[in-house]
Amino acid sequence: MSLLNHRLARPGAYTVLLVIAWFVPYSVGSYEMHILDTALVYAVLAVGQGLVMGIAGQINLAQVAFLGVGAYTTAILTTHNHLGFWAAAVLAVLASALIGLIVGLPALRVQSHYLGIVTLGLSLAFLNWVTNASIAGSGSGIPGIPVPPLGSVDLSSDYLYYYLELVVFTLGLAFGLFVVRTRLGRRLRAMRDDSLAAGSLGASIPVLRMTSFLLAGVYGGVAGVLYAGLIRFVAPETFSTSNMFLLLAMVVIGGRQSLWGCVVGALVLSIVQNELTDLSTYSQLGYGSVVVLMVVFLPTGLAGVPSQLLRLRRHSTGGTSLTLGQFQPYDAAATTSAGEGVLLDLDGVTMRFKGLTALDQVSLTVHEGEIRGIVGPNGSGKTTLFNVISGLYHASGGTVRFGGTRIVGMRPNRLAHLGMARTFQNLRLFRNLTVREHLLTALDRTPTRWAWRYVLWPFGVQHGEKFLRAEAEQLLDRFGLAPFADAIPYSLPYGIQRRVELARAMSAHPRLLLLDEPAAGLNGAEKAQLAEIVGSIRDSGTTVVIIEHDMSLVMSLCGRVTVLAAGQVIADGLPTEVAANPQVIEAYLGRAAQNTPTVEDEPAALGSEEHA
Ligand SMILES: Nc1ncnc2c1ncn2[C@@H]1O[C@H](COP(=O)(O)OP(=O)(O)OP(=O)(O)O)[C@@H](O)[C@H]1O
Repeated sequence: MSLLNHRLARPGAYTVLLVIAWFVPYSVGSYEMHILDTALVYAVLAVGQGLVMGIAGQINLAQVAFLGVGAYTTAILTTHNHLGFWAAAVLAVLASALIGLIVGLPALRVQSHYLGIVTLGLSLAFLNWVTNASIAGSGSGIPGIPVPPLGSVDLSSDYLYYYLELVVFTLGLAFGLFVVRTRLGRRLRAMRDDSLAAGSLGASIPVLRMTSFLLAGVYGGVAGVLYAGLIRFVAPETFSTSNMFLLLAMVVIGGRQSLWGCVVGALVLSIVQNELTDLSTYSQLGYGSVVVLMVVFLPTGLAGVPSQLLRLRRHSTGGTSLTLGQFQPYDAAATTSAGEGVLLDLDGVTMRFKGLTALDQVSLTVHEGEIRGIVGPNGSGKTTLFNVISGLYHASGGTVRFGGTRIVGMRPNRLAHLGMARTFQNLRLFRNLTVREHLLTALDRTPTRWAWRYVLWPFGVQHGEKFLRAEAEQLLDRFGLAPFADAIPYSLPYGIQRRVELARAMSAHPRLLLLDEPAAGLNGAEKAQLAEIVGSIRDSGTTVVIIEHDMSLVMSLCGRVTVLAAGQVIADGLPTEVAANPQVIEAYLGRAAQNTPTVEDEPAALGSEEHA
């Protein structure tokens, strides 16, 4: 299919779906219509749950409570305060958004099942309140919610109400898909897959977590308003934990990482639920079993079936045999000579982990345009040093300056914005992002709080997306990754994964690049390519600090080498000087090394020892 056809296929499919949805009321009876109306409420709710749980990876068991906040606020404001329906609706959505933020606060401290327990607790607190508070009807609920007024359209008709819901649902889904497919969604997905790596690329994790709960609150509030306008009566049972688990079942069965999956799950299960009302005891058991089976055998839900089938087909036809392209060297920067100015300065840095001193008074100066090697035996503190520099660890003592700014205590995302990038010893790629999406995520340099632009200026977001995509294509070409642009990196050979991580780190044109054992797991040819790439990166004006066990690579690439042993700097100088240093030889080889005869032999000797 041509590119043009691809571009047209999606809007075409959406239009067909919309036309079908538009004509549904013409072919169903009033009972079915009411069920469909309820299903659409759940579909809106499920999009919110998909965003917070599937896209952002935050376990949220309070989504049905957000629905309740929206519905109860509408009910209270219209019946007690006699506010107009739409004014009450706006306040209801705001109230639900606020509750979303409050429920999201624990996500700043806890994650995974702990977060699930906390959000469930908050949801139960809401249920308890509506069951007991007199303003909420003290358990018997609030009847008499007025019919939403809409000119001459009579929204007491389930048929006409359906069209109101369809419009709201379509806008809600379109906005959700827009979020998922642009910079905010990529950051949320990157956070879900690896929050530490996402933070190192400049994303503010706390802001992202709160944004995801805010979105969940807004969708919950909108669904609540629709529910109040449809049923015109609210009671606690609708917002019970069993309904929360029904919503979870919808999202898991449909496919939580796909908003379309969440919608399909919500529509199908709402309809099935109504068919099984006489068997409610068994239906709960049925949903539970299906959810368990899905989690075990099809974790991506129904939405993941097409890609699973595609993968199986590729597998059966022998897969693709694409090869990594040639790296296209950077243009040399005007000023790249080492020693022009200090870029990174560590003074007496100490890092203690309870009883263990991993870094002991480490002082180190890296100049602009340098390639500095950091070597040392296993456990000597090299990665800890990188973690301190890049803000993952807060040093117990000493000072780190980057470009003259004191950076101790700064978060990784702030350091990324200052021009620092890194790779990780054990690759930290995003499990569900394509190679292109990795680069797009890293290319995004906007502060995370700019997410408000999605509401106030979505066209600006869309416009910026074009530039990001053009830059990503250039990077894919430069690093020879274009043939794998749409692949998930973990499905690719290790050497390509390493290249993806390097390209991701270079996406932001950093001033300082920290490479943690970039040659680990590479074959000889790949190591030679790596040396060429790192050399070109330095020539482009980026300063490089590289931790490496392959001494021949260190000797050929680095202008200076710093040697760590037991957390202390034991040598610092030209590669040949360091290799001849008796303390270094002792640290690497122990007593046996004392017999090492000549300086010329050292690099090879050190290298071969490390590879053993
Ligand atoms: N988060 C942590 N908590 C406790 N101890 C840690 C932590 N991180 C590192 N250490 C300890 O600090 C010491 C230095 O570890 P580090 O990973 O920095 O060494 P390394 O030189 O990078 O080793 P390798 O070459 O094997 O990667 C080790 O004893 C390690 O167990």
